[in-house]
Amino acid sequence: MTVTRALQQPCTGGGGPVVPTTPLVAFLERVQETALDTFGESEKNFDPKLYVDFSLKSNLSTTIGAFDKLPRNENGSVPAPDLQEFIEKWFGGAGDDLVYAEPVDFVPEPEGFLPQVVNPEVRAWALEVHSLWKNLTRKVSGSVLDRSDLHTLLPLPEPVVIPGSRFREVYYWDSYWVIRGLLASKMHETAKSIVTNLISLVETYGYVLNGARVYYTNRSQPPLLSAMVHAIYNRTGDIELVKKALPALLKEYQFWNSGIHKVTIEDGEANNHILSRYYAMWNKPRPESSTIDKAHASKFSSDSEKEQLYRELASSAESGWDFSTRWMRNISDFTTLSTTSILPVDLNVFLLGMELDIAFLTKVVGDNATSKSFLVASTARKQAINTVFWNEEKGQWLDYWINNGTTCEESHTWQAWNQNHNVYASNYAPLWIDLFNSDISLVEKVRQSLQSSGLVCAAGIATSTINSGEQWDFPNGWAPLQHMIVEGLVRSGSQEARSMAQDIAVRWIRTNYVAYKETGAMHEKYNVEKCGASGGGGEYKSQTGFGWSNGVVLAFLEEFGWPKDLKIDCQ
Ligand SMILES: OC[C@H]1O[C@H](O[C@H]2O[C@H](CO)[C@@H](O)[C@H](O)[C@H]2O)[C@H](O)[C@@H](O)[C@@H]1O
Repeated sequence: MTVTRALQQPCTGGGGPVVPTTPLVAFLERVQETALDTFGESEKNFDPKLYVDFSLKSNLSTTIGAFDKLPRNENGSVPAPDLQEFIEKWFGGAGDDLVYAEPVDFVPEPEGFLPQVVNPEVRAWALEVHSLWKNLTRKVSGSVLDRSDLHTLLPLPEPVVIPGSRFREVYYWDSYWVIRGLLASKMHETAKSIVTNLISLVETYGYVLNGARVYYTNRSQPPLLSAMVHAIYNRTGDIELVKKALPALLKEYQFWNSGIHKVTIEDGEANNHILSRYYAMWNKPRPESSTIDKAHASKFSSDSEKEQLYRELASSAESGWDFSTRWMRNISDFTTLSTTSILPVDLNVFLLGMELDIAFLTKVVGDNATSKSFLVASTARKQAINTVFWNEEKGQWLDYWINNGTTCEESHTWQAWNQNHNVYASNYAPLWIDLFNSDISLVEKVRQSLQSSGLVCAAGIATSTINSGEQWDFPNGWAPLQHMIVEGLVRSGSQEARSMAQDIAVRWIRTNYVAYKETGAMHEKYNVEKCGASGGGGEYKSQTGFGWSNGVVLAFLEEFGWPKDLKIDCQ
């Protein structure tokens, strides 16, 4: 057993910085609460995010004045017809301020599109998925640029690709897999415009926001901007894009490796290891889910307990895994979310990737000194990942608890049980990075561990082995998790690993295809227990569209193709 000590404060999620909200968001949260009181919540038909996505038709004080004059019932609700009329009169529809934009580089069948997909049924479907980019490409309307004070949507310079349905704005980590799909679709200009927008967010805020809304300014999401730039450069050789991106990448690197995100762990040999964690700059209900968060916090009586839960909720959203038992001290009690007390394997894998990408990209522009320093940083992080996360017995990398929840000391002694032994797809994320997947004996050990983990199911890789009812748990499978693991296995160059990767990709493509044929849509997540079934659970209805699912299907078809005689239906 290695002994390590965590040296970072604050040790719980209650403390820390807060990015102030805006009066517009605060007002729309009031409308959201009144709408819940008025319309009620039937079978998740009430979506709190709808209300914070409205735009104003008149200035804020006039709108608030009209809202305050609405007749009220004793419980604070408004007669339903009055509220409905108020909404129609005073608000622009959610999503109206992000208008359809024909992508400049879309053609119905691009030259060289998925040459290895020869089965006619699969090829026809791949072209349909490709055509979905037209439905998902948007640009910010002129009214957002002219009167940003009336909108929660943030102005962005270029067109974006949105995930779809209730997700009417660009999202950070989704964009990586959207871009991988756009590259398969030969839509290089659209891919670059997404990156340009994300760079503009770093220039304004110092980090890429969770999504391009005012209410997402208090947190980021899994950091994959450098991976996007690297992927586009590999295909296009566009050195100007690299030059434009590098200052933003260096700034973003600082964000994740300083202040509240940075944690130093000292091991038994007195070596320091620097790793990062998710830590949102927010301690109130998430505006897009305010009514839900308040209901969860109502079990606590003190403000500080509520604030701590709110920070953990927002930090879980920063992780992209909102929500999962991964972040709960007690997997049967949602209110024990403690994301800020965990060093996550995948976040540190993304940061290792960022270090390697920056080392590569700075070399491309001739900055050898910076390139060398990032290679040094990557060696240190690889060492930290091995020391803190690797579990030899399980053949997996395990998330690490930096605070056991019983004390709030400046430092504490590491115990073996501070590694989280539950099985999550993220335990295999290091495979995605060449520093790990180039070690063939390691890959074989990890491959066998994955095979017997319980995660590999009929229709893909499950998020975890725990069926909690949360969306980032069993039996849901998510496109980004399939892709990272499959691509990592492929990159290893091992024949066994490639064949396992292909088997997972085929199952995933089939489930996406069959669900598409049955429902006419691509889904945000799938139920990996049953081929053709979409996913569920969590705080909102499962969504369709869907950016990263489309991207991963196209990327898989590009890698593996689809032979003429291979059946596409569920087997
Ligand atoms: O509205 C609730 C939450 O919704 C988002 O999270 C989910 O959708 C995102 C877009 O596809 C995806 O990036 C994330 O992994 C999903 O869990 C949003 O990102 C959250 O911040 C938000 O609270």
